[in-house]
This record gives sequence, structure tokens and C-alpha cells, in this order.
Amino acid sequence: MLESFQRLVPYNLEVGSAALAILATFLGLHALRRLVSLVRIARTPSPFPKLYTPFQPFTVPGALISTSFWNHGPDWHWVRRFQTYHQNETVNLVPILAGVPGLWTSSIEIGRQTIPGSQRSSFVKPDRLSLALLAWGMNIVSADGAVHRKHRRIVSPSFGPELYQLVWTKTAEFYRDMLEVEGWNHKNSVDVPAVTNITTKVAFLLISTCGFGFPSTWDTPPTAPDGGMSIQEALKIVTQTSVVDVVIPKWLWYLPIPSLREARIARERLHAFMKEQVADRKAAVAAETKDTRTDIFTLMVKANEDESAKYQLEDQELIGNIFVLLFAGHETTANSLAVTLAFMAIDVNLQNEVLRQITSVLGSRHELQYDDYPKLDKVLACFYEAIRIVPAGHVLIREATEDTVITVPNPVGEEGTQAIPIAKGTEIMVDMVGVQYNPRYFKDPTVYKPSRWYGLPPESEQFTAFSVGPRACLGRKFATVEATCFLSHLLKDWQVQPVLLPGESNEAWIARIINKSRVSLTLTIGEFPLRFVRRQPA
Ligand code: HEM
Repeated sequence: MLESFQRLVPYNLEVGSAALAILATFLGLHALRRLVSLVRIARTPSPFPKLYTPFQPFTVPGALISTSFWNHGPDWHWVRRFQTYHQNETVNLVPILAGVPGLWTSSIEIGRQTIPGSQRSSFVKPDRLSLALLAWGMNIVSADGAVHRKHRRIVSPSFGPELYQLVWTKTAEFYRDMLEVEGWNHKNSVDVPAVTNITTKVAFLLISTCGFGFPSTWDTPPTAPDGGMSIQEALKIVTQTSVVDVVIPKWLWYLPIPSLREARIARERLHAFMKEQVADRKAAVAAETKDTRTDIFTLMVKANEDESAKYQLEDQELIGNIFVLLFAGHETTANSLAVTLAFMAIDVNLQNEVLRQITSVLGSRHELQYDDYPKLDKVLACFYEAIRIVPAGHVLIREATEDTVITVPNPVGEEGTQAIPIAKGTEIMVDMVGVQYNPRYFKDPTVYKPSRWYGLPPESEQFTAFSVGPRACLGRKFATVEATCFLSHLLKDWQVQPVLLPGESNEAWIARIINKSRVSLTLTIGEFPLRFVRRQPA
């Protein structure tokens, strides 16, 4: 036994050294290849300035290391929003150790040529960026080309007047619910330590009722009548743990760790429930039962059943689309609402101006209604301007599917354009932060100035933060109706005030709050407190 062990040890050592040698050769070759490629990139003239960084921001090391003087982390385009595009509206970000070079652009003209995807351009939306979303099925956000067209054809008819009426009614209902449940009705002043808790709850309840058709209230309990997890709770847990889905292997869900177990149960519960719901809604359409529900899920199943077989979506795709609306529409709206309130808090004159519009639209009535929405353009403008300053949809990534050419406008002040060749495989990041701070499009881009949007025609593409063209945000009006309704109700009853640190000015406060924003799936503002002071009747 001992003898055979002694014979094995040198053998194992030999195998170990051989493996190490192979690994070292492999790493050496990789480093050499990378070096050769870097030298080639550095020597090749580029129409755009090259910025060097250790890691591409969306590789694992790039995403884990935050932005600093030596690294471009996942939020570098936000952190350096005032510096990046001084020299040129587009830059070439070249990673030295990991990832491939890519163009980052603050030009919406380049965006218009790349964002539409393979339907109308030589660019595609890469699959690997949508893994968290694809876990529930193919969907409108992840799909490209003909598949995207099919999904948009089924999903978009749900976004019509019936839905927006429901969004308005439910938002007003949740606002009143909030006042009651949180005890605001009995107070003259309310301090809210984390405003995003409120805006996130509003946005979540809205997507849950108007998107999924789940009846919810401000204090829906987390347990179902049978003692199990309620659907609303399952939905909340799934939303909060969506990124985990992509990062951890499936077997990990089954480890005896309470949080993982809870997340797995939430997924299973929701999945089973959604399958049941598709069947239920299909049966209602088939039986021609009068279904008065106007949530997106119900309307989408109806549109799908009315469609010819060629364009119909599978059940799993219907479920994929419903989920994607949750992710696309909930955090984005919640953050933008919170940013709006932060800016309004430091500007009493703006609040008064908006309040005058709200009271004039209201007239002698007690309640605002959906028909009032187009007349509340100043409220909407405050929301738009907040999205411009902190664009929740912060970067749109596309990849060239063939060698192609893009048309790039000459620098501001110079007429004309240039045709720039783009090689197959080049990634173009349309930096929505850069676009919103680009002086070509905005005078004083760093200033919060809602009046730029007063009287803007509905759905105008002059406002670009919901994206542009055939892949522009489908939920834009959902978000704007929700925001206009919530803000109008709130501002009518309450004055918003910042909670300053001792000696802090309003300007320092807003800069501190806004600079806390960070990139996750969306660009999110951190927690911050606000004070709401009840308005006295005039
Ligand atoms: C302030 C709120 C919102 C902002 C700033 C926003 C922004 C955006 C942006 C920039 C895109 C383009 C993404 C890309 O091409 O990669 C997009 C797409 C999309 N958004 Fe929104 N969004 C918001 C709210 C919503 C809401 C409330 C919903 C649904 C209820 C929604 C549903 C969608 C969908 C389905 C798409 C994909 C459209 C397509 O590819 O055809 N969004 N959004």
C-alpha cells in the first residue's frame, strides 16, 4: 500500500507540473495574442478618440470594480458624464486585459442608425445582454428582427386608451390608499426617510394591477388565504432577485439557505400561476365570455387569440412578455418619480407654478381624471426633465452584424456629415446619459429646466430618453400617465421639502443626492429623505 502510494506521488507531481506548464503556456499565448491585438489597435488610426481601460465595463471584472481614475466601471458613463465627450461625441473604449473594444456615443443620430436592430439596420441587439429577461421566455425586449416584429405586433395593441384609463384610476386609488395606510391623513407634516420606498411601491402596484391584472392594495398581505406565499409577494421577490437568476447555477436554488429557498418558491409559484392564468384567459376568449379586465395581460392574450396562427405567440412567450414589462417598467418609473420629487423639493417657485396649473385644470371639481392628462403638461415636463438628468434606460447596446458604414454629423458649428466604416462585430453603446447631456441638443444641459418641455406634443421624439424609432419604449405613456397622476395628486395636497444636513445648501443637497445614482440594470438613484408639508386651503 505504502509502496504504491510512494510510486503514485512522483507520478502525481509529474502530472501536476505538466498541467501547470500547459496552463502557463496557454496564459502566455493568450497574453501575447492580446498584446499583438492591442498594438494593432493602437497603431490603427481611428476617427474617434481612444480611451484605454483595464476591463471592458460589462465583463465580470469590469462590472465588479467601480469607476476610478484607472478603471472604467459599469457606471463610468454616468460618473464621468461631464467629461467624456468634450473632444468628440463618440469615443472608442479599448480594454487592455478583458473584453473587446467598443464605441460609446452621445450622438442620437448614430443611435437612430443602430437602435432599430436588424429589422432596419446592420445592427442587432445581442442576446447575451438579456439573460435575466429570457429566463421567463422570449419577449419583446430581448427579441430582434422578425421575432421582435411578431412580439411587438401582439404586445403593442394592449397599450391603448383602455389601459391608460386604468393606469390613471389605479394610481389615484393607490395614492389615497397610501395616505390612509401610512397615516398621512392625520398629519400636517410627514418625513419620509427613503422616498424610493414609496415610488417603488407605487410603480410596483401599478405594474402588478395594470400589467398582470393582480388585484392589489397598499397593504396587500404577503400571505395568501391558504397561508402560502401570495402572488403579489412572489412577484416582489422575483423582481428583487432577478439578477441572481443569471449569476448562480440552477442547482444552487435547492440548497437549504432560507433566502434561496424563498426565491425558488416564489419563482415556482409565479410560474405555475402564470400558466394557469394564460389558460384561464384563453378559455374566457374562446367562450366569448364578456371579460371586462383591461390589464395588459388580458388584452395581450385577446390580441394573440385574434391573430392568425402565423403570428401567434406560444404560452411561454406570452409569459415572457408579461414579465419583461415588470422589469422594464417598474424600476425605471420608480426612480424617475423619485428624481422628479428631489428636484421639485429645492424649487418652491416651480412647485407653485405647477400647482397653479393643477388647480386651474381641476377648477371646481374635487378629483382630477384621465381626461385631464393632456392639460397637465407642466407636471409631465417636470417628470421628463428628471428622466433627462438621470436617464433610467442609460445605455442601449447594439452589435454590427456585417461590415457597414454609419453617417456621423460633423462637430457642432460645422455643416455636413462623414461616412465612417464600422467592422462586423463592433459594439456600439448608445450612451443615453451622454445624449441627454450633449450640448448639441440642449442649452445648459446640466441644469434642471422643465420649461424646455412645456407644450411638447405627446410622444414627441424630441424627447429621446425613452429611445427613438421602431424600438422606442412601449411603456412611455403608461409611465407618463402614472407619473402625471401621482405627482398631480401629491403636489396638490403637499409641499415637498428637502431634508438638508446642517449648513447644507439646496444646491449641495441635490448634487449629493443625484451623484449617489448608480448603474444596475437601470440607472438608479439611492435612498434619500424628503419632507411633505400639508398645504393649507387657500
Ligand atoms: C421612466 C420610465 C421608463 C423609461 C425611462 C424607459 C426607457 C426605455 C428605453 C430607453 C427603452 C429602449 C431599450 C433598448 O432599446 O434597449 C425602453 C424599451 C422598452 N420599454 Fe421602457 N421605459 C420606461 C418605462 C416603461 C414602462 C412603464 C413599460 C411597460 C409598462 C416599459 C416597457 C418597455 C418595453 C416593452 C420596451 C421594449 C420596446 C421594444 O424593444 O420594442 N417601459 N424603455
